[in-house]
Amino acid sequence: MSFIQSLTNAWQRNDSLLCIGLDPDPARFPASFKGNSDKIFEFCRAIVDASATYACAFKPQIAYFAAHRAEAQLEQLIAYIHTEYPGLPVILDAKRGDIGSTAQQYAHEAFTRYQADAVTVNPYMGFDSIEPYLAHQDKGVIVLCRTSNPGGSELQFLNSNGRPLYQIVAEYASQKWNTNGQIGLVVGATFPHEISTVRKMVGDMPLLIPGIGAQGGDIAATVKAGRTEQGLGMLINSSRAILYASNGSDFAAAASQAARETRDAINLYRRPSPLN
Ligand SMILES: O=c1ccn([C@@H]2O[C@H](COP(=O)(O)O)[C@@H](O)[C@H]2O)c(=O)[nH]1
Repeated sequence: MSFIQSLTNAWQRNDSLLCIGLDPDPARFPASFKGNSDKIFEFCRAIVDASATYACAFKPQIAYFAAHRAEAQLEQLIAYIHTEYPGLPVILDAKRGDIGSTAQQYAHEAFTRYQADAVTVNPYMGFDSIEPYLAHQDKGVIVLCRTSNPGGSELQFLNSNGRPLYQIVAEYASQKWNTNGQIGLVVGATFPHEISTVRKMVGDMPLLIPGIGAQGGDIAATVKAGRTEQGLGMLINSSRAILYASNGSDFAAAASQAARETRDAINLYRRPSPLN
């Protein structure tokens, strides 16, 4: 099944647009695991088991594994999610971008080694740097467009033929690059106006939206700006606010509660109503 199909099923099955980010930082683990990078899999497994029912996807960020030489634990984690929660997509957040021959290796790493269902990529080097990912036709390729960090504006808002650069990325990614309908875009929750602009440009294309929770993005503004007519179309990511909802022995229960509350807060605004 393709990434887009699995995602559509997960949106409906779990009644959720919440993507849970897996950014394990041993320094923030609860006391029994604290500082121990050998416990990354165990920590993430507890979070996954506690929150999967409230999620439409999981998004491990590769840096949090690679920094601790924990790539084997990342492989184990993705395999675990696929076995225990079949059909729940896993997006490898790697933000790759390089010449075609190297991109082929990165695509192999994401989709064959890690068995991710989708990967994030940087469009800065153009179409030939993205094409090798698209060759994996059942996989998702999620292109950085208007990122959630303040510094993203330095380049993404640069005027290019009368339009900010992020809009050119949205246009290329949704039209000439999207030959097989497998592309999505990253647009930060910290920029709801830009989410709305991108949504109008790209139809129902999935938007990966980080920036709620620890980065302070507004859930109501995000959902209203990004929802499709069907009340779908978004993977709204929260990582730290869920992973570290408690640093005590109740960390998994606290993550479960934070995930449920975030899923429900998002759902309040999925469909237009007289109140929203
Ligand atoms: O524009 C972007 C693109 C990616 N990210 C990633 O999302 C999570 C956000 O984590 P929080 O703890 O919910 O802030 C993290 O993995 C980033 O690398 C992003 O924040 N913004």
